[in-house]
Amino acid sequence: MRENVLFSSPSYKFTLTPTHICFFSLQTPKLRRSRVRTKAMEVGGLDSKGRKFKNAEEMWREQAGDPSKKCDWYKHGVGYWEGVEASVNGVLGGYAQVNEPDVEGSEAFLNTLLSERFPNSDHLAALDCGSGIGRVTKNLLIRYFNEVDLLEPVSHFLDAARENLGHTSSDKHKATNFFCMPLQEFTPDARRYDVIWVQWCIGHLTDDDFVSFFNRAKAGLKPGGFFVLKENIARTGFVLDNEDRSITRSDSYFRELFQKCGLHIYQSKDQKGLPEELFAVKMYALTTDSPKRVHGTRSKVIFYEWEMPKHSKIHKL
Ligand SMILES: C[S@@+](CC[C@H](N)C(=O)[O-])C[C@H]1O[C@@H](n2cnc3c(N)ncnc32)[C@H](O)[C@@H]1O
Repeated sequence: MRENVLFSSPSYKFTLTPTHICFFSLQTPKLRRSRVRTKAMEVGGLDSKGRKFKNAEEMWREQAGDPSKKCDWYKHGVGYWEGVEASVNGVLGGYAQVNEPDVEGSEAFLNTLLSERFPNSDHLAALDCGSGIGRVTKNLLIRYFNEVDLLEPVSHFLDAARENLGHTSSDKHKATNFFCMPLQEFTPDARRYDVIWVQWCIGHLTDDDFVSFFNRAKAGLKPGGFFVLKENIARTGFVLDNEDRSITRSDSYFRELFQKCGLHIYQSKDQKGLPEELFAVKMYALTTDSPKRVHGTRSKVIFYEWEMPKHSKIHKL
């Protein structure tokens, strides 16, 4: 029987047969009229073994609900990446072909933002968070920023980044600092960065650490500075990856967290051209000041109820 891919990450693919459509939309005229809003974090989620969670709170309580569980959560997250080869293929979970469309999409997004926010700046600095082997810095950031700092908890990735960037750096465009530490422990120097780039790593942070990281990092932005968050997006609720201890959040889940951080979406854009079996990917430009206008499409409030069929299959790619 033909299978529909419901979710997939570089490590997992969730497939359902056509008869097992598992989202039940509650967008009936009656509910729309009564404007019942479900908070994104109250929506149920799944893990990569097919287990259902009633809501994010239940999942977080179980995964990181006390100091020892939280310590395990982060230890397993970094431990997973310590076993991965320091290459583009490695950091992209076996999807090296994603590199090109990813960089093109990011460049188009960044170009507009820089010309709007910093039309006349002659010295720009960026921080590449969860930088891995320096793929984003090497292919994009180093061409636009005079200084780029990299932050990465896995030492063999950071060593590879140092080596990869040695060849690309010049007097005017260089990788300056290499911080070997995780985001949840990092506090940037005050007003150092024009852009803080956070790509494909924030899923490793618990909600609490997500909020406290962005709150600390805000002080690291120069006036007019902004964050770019580029991430996988779940259709609804969240998907927990039991193997690398990360979660994929929905767009509305992210929006709730941004609100908790006191951040505003200045622009957002969907990444195009990725293999269709992968999660959707979105870029958000986030500012501390309220935007005069918001670009991109507003996401709809989703009224989904989770129903996971018993016979659905989950298998590794
Ligand atoms: C999918 S890779 C992406 C790397 C890079 N951002 C890129 O796009 O090429 C995920 C990265 O997140 C890093 N990571 C894992 N846990 C982290 C944490 N707590 N804080 C910061 N980075 C983390 C991993 O070591 C790995 O380099």
